[in-house]
Amino acid sequence: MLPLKVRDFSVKLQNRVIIEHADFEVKKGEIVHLIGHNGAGKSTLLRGMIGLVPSKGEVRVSGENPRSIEGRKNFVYVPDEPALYEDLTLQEHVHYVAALYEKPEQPILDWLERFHLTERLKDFPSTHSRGMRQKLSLSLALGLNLPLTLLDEPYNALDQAAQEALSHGIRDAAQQGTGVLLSAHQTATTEILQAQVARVQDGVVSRSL
Ligand SMILES: Nc1ncnc2c1ncn2[C@@H]1O[C@H](COP(=O)(O)OP(=O)(O)OP(=O)(O)O)[C@@H](O)[C@H]1O
Repeated sequence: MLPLKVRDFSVKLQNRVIIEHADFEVKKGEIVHLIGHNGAGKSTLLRGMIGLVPSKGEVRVSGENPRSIEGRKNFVYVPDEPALYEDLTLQEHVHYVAALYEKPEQPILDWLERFHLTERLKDFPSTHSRGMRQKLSLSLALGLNLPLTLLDEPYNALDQAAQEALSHGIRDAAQQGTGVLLSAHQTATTEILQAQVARVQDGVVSRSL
């Protein structure tokens, strides 16, 4: 079953076509790098696919509609601005997210270890820097090892060491079978991740084979 299948998918915002008739896939264990200039529609494509903005067409995540209860269990989406629970500590985030997806906590804790956040588990995220919040947000998502991981500009706000840790971790996650679709402006990302490319331009999504 494909982690992601998109067919004849379009998004219009305020009467303007942002994505038109997109057809593409992400296979098991594949990393796909979404590229395109500012305003090309990368975030809108990701948001539309999971129902955060209205769209037309077919999206299947491991064969399920991502908006259905079953479908929601198959993917995780990390927005470009971390969305965290300000009244939960880091440890409580780990408990909550693992319980919600019925997954073990240890892989999430392993990600926090990669990012050197293990000694800050009792902190509330509001006391953390932008980069630290990004690291928590990414750990909670990538530690779930779901069939599909969607990452919108995951490298933003990360220092060099954290960017390298993230790249290694994404490659490990893909080797274990997760399909990853991520947007990033750095062209080096494609090579570092040994990723396929999907370009968003003038509403068209074109994927390398
Ligand atoms: N809520 C909205 N209402 C109307 N238009 C929107 C909305 N959100 C985004 N857009 C428009 O959709 C287009 C695509 O924006 P989007 O944020 O998807 O681009 P992007 O490729 O992710 O850009 P960036 O690289 O700057 O993050 C832009 O022209 C933007 O103005």
